[in-house]
Amino acid sequence: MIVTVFSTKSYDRTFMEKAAGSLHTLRFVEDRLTAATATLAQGSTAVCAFVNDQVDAAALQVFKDVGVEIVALRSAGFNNVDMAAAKRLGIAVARVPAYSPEAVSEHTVALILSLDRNIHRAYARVREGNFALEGLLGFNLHGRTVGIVGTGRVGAGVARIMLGFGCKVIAHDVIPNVACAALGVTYTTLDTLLAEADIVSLHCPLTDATRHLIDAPAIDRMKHGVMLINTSRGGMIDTAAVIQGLKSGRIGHLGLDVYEEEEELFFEDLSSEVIQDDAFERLLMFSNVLVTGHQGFFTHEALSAIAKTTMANLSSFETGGHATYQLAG
Ligand SMILES: NC(=O)c1ccc[n+]([C@@H]2O[C@H](COP(=O)([O-])OP(=O)(O)OC[C@H]3O[C@@H](n4cnc5c(N)ncnc54)[C@H](O)[C@@H]3O)[C@@H](O)[C@H]2O)c1
Repeated sequence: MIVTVFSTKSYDRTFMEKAAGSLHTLRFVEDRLTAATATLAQGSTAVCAFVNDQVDAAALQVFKDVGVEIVALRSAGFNNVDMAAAKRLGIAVARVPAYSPEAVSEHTVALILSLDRNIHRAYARVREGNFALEGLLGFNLHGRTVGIVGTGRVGAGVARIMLGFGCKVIAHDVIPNVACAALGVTYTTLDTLLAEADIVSLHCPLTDATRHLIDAPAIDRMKHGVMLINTSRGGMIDTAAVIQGLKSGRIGHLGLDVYEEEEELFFEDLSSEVIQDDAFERLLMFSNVLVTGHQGFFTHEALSAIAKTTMANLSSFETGGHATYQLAG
């Protein structure tokens, strides 16, 4: 198939070309997918899109007009796709449900450890010859309570690692994971989790039910000085409420790999530009906030698995009319 790959970075090209071999012809474009850039797919039967591409009704209509039959997401999340429009237009949507959950679980734990022991601050200090320890005091993870919201593939991985640290792990999920429970994870309500956890880590998909799950009332229920981690989707957190929580001290540490308005920022080098997002800039002013730019998935293993599954989705659609991991409209 001829496939237009949107939001291409050098690493996408490397891993996808290797996985495609001679099976598919890939046309890489650097543009982020919007209704305005969708016409770049002219001449291809398939489109490959990433997390911040806008696969909305207008973009899908353009795809329909130029003959695109399938959108293959190189991501697990599909909150950026208007599934009703795709169904109405008869365009198939496929995704990569599980590529390397360990990549995201391990990045989550990297944020927890860095924030707890102030590694981000120590790194900057030592480079300037400042070896003072004031302000770097951490706490032992051993014996702490970690609250995991969403114990699917990523959340379960975080639970396993944190149990290994000697933490008590409590969780909330609409469908509890029996494997997690067998490891010693205790399921509870969201309210109890928020009240008891020293560390709250979010691992749900972004849906109408989870949008702004962490808002001002939820923050008010948390322990004073709680560590809040979000490596799932930015929309799970009300950024304005979290900034207030940081100012009051209710939130003692904040680790983000995702951000509500990340489409305008992440995956680009904006180091020579003035960032216009005031809320994002405010977050960066707090020394107890650590933000990474949606890199949880970014390991060799994950990129390789994403590319292979994406090509398998395209091949099965081409030969059998149905992608391996096709989403129901
Ligand atoms: N940062 C990154 O690079 C990166 C990479 C991959 C995935 N993600 C994100 O991580 C999140 C988790 O991914 P996953 O692969 O573990 O997904 P998953 O589908 O395996 O697990 C999600 C879990 O959330 C639960 N859930 C759904 N709605 C809920 C609700 N309202 N309350 C509580 N629990 C709820 C589900 O029952 C499920 O157990 C997703 O948002 C995904 O988009 C981020």
